[in-house]
Amino acid sequence: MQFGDHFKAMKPLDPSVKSEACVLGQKRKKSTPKEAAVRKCLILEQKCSLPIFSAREKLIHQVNQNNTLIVIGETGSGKTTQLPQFLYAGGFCKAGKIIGITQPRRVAAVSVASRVAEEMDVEVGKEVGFSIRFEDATSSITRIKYMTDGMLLREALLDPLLKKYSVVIVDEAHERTIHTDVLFGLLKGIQARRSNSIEGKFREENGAEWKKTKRGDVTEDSKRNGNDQKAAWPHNQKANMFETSIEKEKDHHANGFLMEKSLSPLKIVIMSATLDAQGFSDYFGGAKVVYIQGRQFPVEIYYTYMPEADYLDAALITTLQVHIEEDPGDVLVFLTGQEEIESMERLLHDRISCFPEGTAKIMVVPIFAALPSDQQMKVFKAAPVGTRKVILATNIAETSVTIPGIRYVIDPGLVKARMYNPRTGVEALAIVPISKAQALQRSGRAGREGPGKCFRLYTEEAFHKLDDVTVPEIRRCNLSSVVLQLKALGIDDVLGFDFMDKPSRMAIVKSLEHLYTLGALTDEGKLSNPVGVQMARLPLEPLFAKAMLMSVSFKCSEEMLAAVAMLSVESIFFTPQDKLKEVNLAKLRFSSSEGDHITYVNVLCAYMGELKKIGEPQDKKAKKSLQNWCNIHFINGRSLKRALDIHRQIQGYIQGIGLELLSCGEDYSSFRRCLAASFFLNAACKQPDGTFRALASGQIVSIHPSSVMFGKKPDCIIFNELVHTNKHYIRNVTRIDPLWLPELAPRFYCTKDIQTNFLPDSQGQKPLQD
Ligand SMILES: Nc1ncnc2c1ncn2[C@@H]1O[C@H](COP(=O)(O)OP(=O)(O)OP(=O)(O)O)[C@@H](O)[C@H]1O
Repeated sequence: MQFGDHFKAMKPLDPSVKSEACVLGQKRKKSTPKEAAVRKCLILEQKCSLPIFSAREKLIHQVNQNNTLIVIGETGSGKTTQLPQFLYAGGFCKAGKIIGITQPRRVAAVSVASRVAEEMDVEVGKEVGFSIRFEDATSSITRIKYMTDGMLLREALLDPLLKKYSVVIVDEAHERTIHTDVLFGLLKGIQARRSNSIEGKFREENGAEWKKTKRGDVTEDSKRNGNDQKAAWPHNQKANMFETSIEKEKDHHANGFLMEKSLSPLKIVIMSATLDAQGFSDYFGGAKVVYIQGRQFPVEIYYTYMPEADYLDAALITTLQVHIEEDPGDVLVFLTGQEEIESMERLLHDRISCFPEGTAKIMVVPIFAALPSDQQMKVFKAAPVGTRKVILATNIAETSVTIPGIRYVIDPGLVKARMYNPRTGVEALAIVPISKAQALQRSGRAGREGPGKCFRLYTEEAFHKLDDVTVPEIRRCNLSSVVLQLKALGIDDVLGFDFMDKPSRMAIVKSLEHLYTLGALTDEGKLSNPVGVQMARLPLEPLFAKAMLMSVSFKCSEEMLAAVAMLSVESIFFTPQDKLKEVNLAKLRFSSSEGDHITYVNVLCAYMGELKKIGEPQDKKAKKSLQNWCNIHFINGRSLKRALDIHRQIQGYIQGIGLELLSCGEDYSSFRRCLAASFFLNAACKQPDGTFRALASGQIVSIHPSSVMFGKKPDCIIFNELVHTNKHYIRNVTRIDPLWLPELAPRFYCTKDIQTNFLPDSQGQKPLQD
């Protein structure tokens, strides 16, 4: 495609809703008292102009009247920022209760909390706060709390009735993340339990109202002292709720009854712009649905006439054309992952450097999940006057966030999604088309402060062929992590859990088997103690959590901690295509002939060494010298910063559960043995043609070119990631001795099979499963 052609090849679609244009919401900056007063007025004016504003009283009334409410309103109508404030003003935080709002993503939780704090004229962490994995900005006076859905699930481990909360708002419910889906079932249960279950009220001396239930059984007034009392925890999960929760309810009466303070009912609000209202209402027992009419500003939608062969090239050219031809306003480009974003960032910088003198400047800002929070927040900073900000984002900027200044959205219509095949037990990342609901959310990022435009890099016909809504993550992911959490919540009958969309029986059974193999479950299918309990406490995938626990007995927990932190981020090295030789030379300094895991440990150690030299706090000069060090070694400084962050956090958790941090020193064989013992399900053996066969699934895989093992031919390896592109690639690979497998995972491998398969002339076609 030639520069200049692309834009004209697009067909505008009439915006369906029109409204007055106005420019609001100037960027936040340190201001004089006068400026602050003006900004306050602007914010107030902006709040009052939101479509939700006129529905304020009605919404408070509806939440009062209904225990569950479904709220649907256009993107940008004010749901996320305003409804919690209405409920706060409407008395839902009396007696110290909290309004919790869940978001599928960290960045939304942090940025919306900051906006609402500004609107309420308070500091973040005071009346308005947020809680995300590895970061908590709340205090005893926090009443409006934004958090990721995963964090609320973790809170339920410690507070099974979510007693602090008067209202839980599940925002962006259409996203159907795995955590959101579990929350639906959990909240329903908590609501029922808080509303109906408890009888036998009596007053304690201090005047507090108490109710009593026999742990795990139905209670009836007439059987206060009886043995057959039950709590109304639905779906047969009541008993274990208390038996296996990591931290049990504190208030136990002498006669063995669990005492619960009288609780107000839990209000649940489900919110989205694009939701199957009927389906949700049915699931929540005929819950009332309210619609917020109107949107703030129109967004013009453009489609291409023809399908684009290369969406990255199309995105690059459209960005440049918007810059050259369109009015001022920032641009948001949706891409599928960190690598794509970083390569586009470089391409854009190359192109910008060729701009003729006098062309307006572009400031490129990336945002993706693996970026440290402080760097993610950079997208919210205004560009200097006369400069256009171009944000390169994954779908983490798709919902909830308002990025000030965005007027143009470029949407190639693709997303990187996790896909799980329960038959083979293999989970892989694949780039797939988005749903119509996602396309709508993406276009909704423009038109929040004024009219906007969205350029969809696909045809209108292709748009109509998209699925209406995204397939719930729970139907396409490995469920081990969720099943472990449900078990930790005392919900043992996972197959009977009240999922909105039930995952396949096979997927649940596979994950139960997986957790059992990892030692997290007992023969009876209950959470094992201490292994299962400790695994559930670590905020890691079960496989990594188990690896961490095992590394203590292999005396290599320091190395495993470093490896797990590094495996939590993407793209440790960056590889400019014109500098391949230099990159390979630089990598030599860290690379281990044994594989990527030890290489990562070496990189993190070297980075920590550099940090130590520089010392903290770092000034500008120190930061620059660290960046130079990263550049010289072709190391992605952003990824390393995040890895270090995660390293510190996990270290805290490990110490919290009393595990020792031990180093294996220079001899990495115990570390490799620990990797084999932990990731034996991801073992692969060499085939005569040089490819590898994954032993558990029988799938043929190739080592990814980014691995230090690429081009090498070890007999047996373990790997951590499978990526589908034109081939099945494995990444994060380490060489192991095949005989370690039957030794370290005897329930899964037998020595005879391994010996047969590893004879030098073996064809190795047979899966090695017992
Ligand atoms: N950080 C911000 N800076 C400037 N304006 C903002 C900011 N956050 C929100 N707004 C304004 O408030 C409006 C409402 O935002 P809000 O997130 O509450 O809408 P929403 O209905 O929840 O949208 P969505 O469904 O897209 O999440 C935005 O359209 C924008 O005008």
